[in-house]
Amino acid sequence: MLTFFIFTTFLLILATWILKHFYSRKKLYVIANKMHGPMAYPFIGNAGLFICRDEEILSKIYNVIEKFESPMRFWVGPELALITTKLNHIQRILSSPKFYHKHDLYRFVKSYLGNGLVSGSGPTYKKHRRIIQPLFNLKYCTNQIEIMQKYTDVCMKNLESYVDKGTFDIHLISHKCFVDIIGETILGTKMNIQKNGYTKFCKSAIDMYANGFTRLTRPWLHPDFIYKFTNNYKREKEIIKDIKDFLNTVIASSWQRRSLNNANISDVSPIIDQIGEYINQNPNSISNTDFISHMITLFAAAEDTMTIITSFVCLCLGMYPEYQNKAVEEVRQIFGTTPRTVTYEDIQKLEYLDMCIKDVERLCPIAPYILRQCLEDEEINESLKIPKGACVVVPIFNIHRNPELWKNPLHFYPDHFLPEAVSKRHVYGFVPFSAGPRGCIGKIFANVCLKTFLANFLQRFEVEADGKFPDVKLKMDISTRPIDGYKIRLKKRVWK
Ligand code: HEM
Repeated sequence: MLTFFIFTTFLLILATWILKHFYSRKKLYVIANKMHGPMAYPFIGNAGLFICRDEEILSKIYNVIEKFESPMRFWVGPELALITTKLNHIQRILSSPKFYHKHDLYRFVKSYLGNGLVSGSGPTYKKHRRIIQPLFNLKYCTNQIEIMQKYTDVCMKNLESYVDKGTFDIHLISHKCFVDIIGETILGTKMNIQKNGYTKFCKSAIDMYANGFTRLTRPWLHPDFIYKFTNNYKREKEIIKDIKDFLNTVIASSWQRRSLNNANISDVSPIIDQIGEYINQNPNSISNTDFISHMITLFAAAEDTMTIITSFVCLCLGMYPEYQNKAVEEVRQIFGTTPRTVTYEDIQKLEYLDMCIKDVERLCPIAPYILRQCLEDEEINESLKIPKGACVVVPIFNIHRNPELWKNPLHFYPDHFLPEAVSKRHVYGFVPFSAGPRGCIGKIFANVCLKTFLANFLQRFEVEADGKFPDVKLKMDISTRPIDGYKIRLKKRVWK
């Protein structure tokens, strides 16, 4: 009798909990039911789509979004994701402070990047963004050209050994160059990776992406009580330790440098010194833990993105010699035929190269899908009502391939960025740096650095690559990458 009573009570409590749970989510179900989307199964929703190899995830997501009318819904287990490719929706979402909260899935990178700007949210994030964003101003970025040129020179020397030596992956060489540049300009440290090879810190910073992404894409690794027994967790602990050890040393050197310099820090000093000095003058503004998180975030956000885009530009110029010739002609007009260092005046004149970089940023957006958490009900318009608790997906990858916006959507085609084409296009049709209050803070820095590297590259080398862009198979981890690397061949540039 007692057993029956306990059992019935248990069932009643369970039923009440389930009913309450569903009732509190009623709005989600009502809205989702009115939207287009693939058939959802009990418990898993549409998560079955992700049962595939990691390399296939990007194309699966792209295809499912192309298949349904926008805005559409997608269930990942109990999580509702609303996806829209409509540019007026994208503009409202990206520019609204209501959508500045990163989705809970970012917690898997948060374990490495802490409250850094990429993974942080909430009032502390807002306060820190207001401090850090202005540091990456035009004056600071242009003042770093000398350092960028110094490490680019080393890289160009290294690349000379690949001339007429057949196919190689340029990412392996360019990555070290960007690590050196970011090491000195942001971390205030001469890492000299190009000369001495990767350090433990660099290897861990590289592994951080793969390890974080592995957990993100394997739902059974999400619960902490399972994850803690895996090798991924063990590696995560090692990575975090290596990063912290190195950054603590680097922060200590920054303190020392500033005390020796009598805090003679200016707005062109390494970012670490500028933030350190800010903390010195405003105690309690940024904790030491958050300082470390900001430094690893800036390092990781800068070196990986710039290496990927540069390597893709080299690959595309190799695949499309007609556009390489145009870019080279511009370089010849600005620099002449004897290689020389780059200045900010040169960078401003490199208009065609700018179009080439932009079309690569279109084809290979670093963040193919951006996820935001909606913290309160929001009506974008009649066709898109976003309930509190839903996840909003901005599908940059699909927008950047929409044939209504792009004449040659699947090919590298720099003319997409001719002024008359740009003036006819919706501004939110091209958002490689995202936009609004959570947009990239390193846009100017990236632009200056990429052009410095590529202008040097084109002054010295002719690049070749097989195939055309639709042949490049792309995958997504934390960023967008080619499955088979960036395979190119180099010849010495001979000016006619
Ligand atoms: C071509 C190079 C780059 C591209 C395409 C790029 C792209 C992006 C994108 C799409 C986001 C938004 C990510 C999201 O909302 O999930 C972002 C955020 C960010 N980027 Fe970049 N980025 C580049 C270079 C850089 C550089 C050089 C730095 C640092 C110097 C940097 C620092 C950041 C930071 C700190 C954020 C987080 C901003 C926030 O949420 O407040 N990025 N970037």
